[in-house]
Amino acid sequence: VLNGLQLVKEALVEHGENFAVRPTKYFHILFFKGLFGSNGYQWKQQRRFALSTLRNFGLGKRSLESQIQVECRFLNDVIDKSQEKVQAEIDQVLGSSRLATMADRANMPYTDAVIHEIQRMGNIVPLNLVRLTTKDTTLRGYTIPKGTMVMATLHSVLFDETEWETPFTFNPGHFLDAEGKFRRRDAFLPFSAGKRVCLGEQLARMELFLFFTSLLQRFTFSPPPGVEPTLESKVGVTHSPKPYKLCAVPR
Ligand code: HEM
Repeated sequence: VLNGLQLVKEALVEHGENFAVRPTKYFHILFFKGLFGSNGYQWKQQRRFALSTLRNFGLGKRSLESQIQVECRFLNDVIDKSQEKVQAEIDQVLGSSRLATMADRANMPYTDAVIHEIQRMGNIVPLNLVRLTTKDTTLRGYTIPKGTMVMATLHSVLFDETEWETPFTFNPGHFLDAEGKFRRRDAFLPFSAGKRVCLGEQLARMELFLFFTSLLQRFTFSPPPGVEPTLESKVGVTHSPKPYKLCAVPR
């Protein structure tokens, strides 16, 4: 098990080639076949195919952005149509009706910071997906033999006490500089790193920004009266919230 930003980066990025395969048996038991669980030629072909398919659907182009905007509009219609600060920024940059585009993100540093902090604390894939060493590898003086299962845990990076000012407290300031401009953080690795980094990262980031802004543009969210919100969660391969009730009040 590898913990902390420095070690995780050293393994997955600097020695990327040596940690680039999955333990297929383990993955197939978990029903992760296909791209997630394959290696070598088959993985390369599938990854290339998946990427070109995503591009054909418009990834990296405006067309996908507008499809997601349509989804946002539907979602808002279905529901019938640190929040206040995000809404103030939304009102200032977008007004009450224009849907966000990815170009707006640069002018919405606070909103961007909140989304990043939600992802950091959300910690959706805490243990990362398992890798297998492709050859004998030396890491910090320890020899890791070829064929060893390696877990480069993302939980340890997203809550690394040497990287984050308040690792266990929700703090959008982690992603803002003294002037309130957005700042990137090396330890923001919810999508992992290296050769097998999440293939859907770009798509997921686009969806998070467009859905989040469009929802807060139209609604104010709060727990039902008398209910204390909880951060209780279920941990499996992914880390997800337990079912909860939320009121979406049109603005
Ligand atoms: C917030 C949303 C998401 C998070 C946090 C996330 C996170 C991750 C993580 C941690 C991995 C393991 C990478 C590694 O082994 O180092 C992964 C792999 C992967 N993800 Fe995602 N993911 C997200 C959304 C998506 C979406 C939307 C797609 C599809 C469009 C996707 C497709 C994949 C695929 C295909 C892999 C396997 C890549 C490979 O083995 O080469 N993910 N993801």
